[in-house]
Amino acid sequence: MATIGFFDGVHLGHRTVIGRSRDVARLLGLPSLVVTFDIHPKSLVRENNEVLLLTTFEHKIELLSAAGVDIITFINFDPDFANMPAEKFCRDILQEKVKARAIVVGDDFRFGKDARGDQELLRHFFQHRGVDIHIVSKLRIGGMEVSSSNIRKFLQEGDVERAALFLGRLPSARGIVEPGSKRGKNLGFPTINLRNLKEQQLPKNGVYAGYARYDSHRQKAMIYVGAKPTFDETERMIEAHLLDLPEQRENLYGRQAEILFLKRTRDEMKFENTEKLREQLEKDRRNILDILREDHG
Ligand SMILES: Cc1cc2nc3c(=O)[nH]c(=O)nc-3n(C[C@H](O)[C@H](O)[C@H](O)COP(=O)(O)O)c2cc1C
Ligand SMILES: Nc1ncnc2c1ncn2[C@@H]1O[C@H](COP(=O)(O)OP(=O)(O)O)[C@@H](O)[C@H]1O
Repeated sequence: MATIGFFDGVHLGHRTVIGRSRDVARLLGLPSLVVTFDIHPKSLVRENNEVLLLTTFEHKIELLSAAGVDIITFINFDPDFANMPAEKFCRDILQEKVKARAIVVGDDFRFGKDARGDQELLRHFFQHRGVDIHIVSKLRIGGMEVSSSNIRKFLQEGDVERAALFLGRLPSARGIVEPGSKRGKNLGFPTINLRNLKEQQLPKNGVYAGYARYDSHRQKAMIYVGAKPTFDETERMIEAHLLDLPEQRENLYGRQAEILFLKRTRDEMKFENTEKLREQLEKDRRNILDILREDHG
């Protein structure tokens, strides 16, 4: 029982397809299996088209497993694979490698060289081979398609709430906590800094209410995305001040952290001096604590 796709974000549309695949798998007494790719197909097929991702590799695996997928098969999306004709994909991958007994795909699923493979081709190839093809129609919310590219667009606009609605969870970014310029502690707002986020689609620069997850903790956080224009820095990163860290001296450098975005609260600003920045951060804290008090998610 197989389903195929890149599944970036594992959003509500993906979960509809995966849910159907899991249900059919249970009925047939088979494991449910996802065939996915190590890099985004578009980043190879279209030149200079870098696709920023909604989920890291590890995060995607966690979300797929939580959605009830039993087996995940990764295909190395190299030029040879990109040039594989659709019929060969059906035969070599779906029939011989995966030994699919049934296949579930979304109604706009395309595959194979020049994206020639579609549901008709799947049906045609498998009709005399005892493999059922199930088509799931595209999920829409408020008249808009639930798609990874629409979610990326919402994040670029800073609309993390709409992104959350389509993802079925809060949008987030993951990284390792790294040292910054050591200014935060003097300001009264120490922050955990995540950098090297070049492959992830971050929300638009600005300030957000949200959470930080590390180890097994989840903490309220006031979050900044940007390059700190006040200090003429140029590297875009995420900074999060944890609002109820029990021991303020605790050091989180080197830990894996996930920053989750709940609500955008303001644009980033260039402050005249550190004192003005500190005053604004005090206001941000009050505002963000009010927002987080109302959040029961
Ligand atoms: C909630 C929040 C909002 C922030 N807003 C801005 C801002 O509007 N403009 C800016 O230049 N820096 C902003 N910062 C970044 C601070 O300048 C930065 O955290 C501080 O300089 C400490 O830097 P460090 O971690 O490198 O020591 C913000 C930080 C936080 C936590
Ligand atoms: N409430 C807090 N929120 C975020 N980090 C905190 C907090 N309290 C202590 N820290 C620690 O302080 C360090 C950040 O201090 P900061 O002066 O901002 O340095 P840096 O410039 O390296 O980010 C982090 O290692 C973090 O673990």
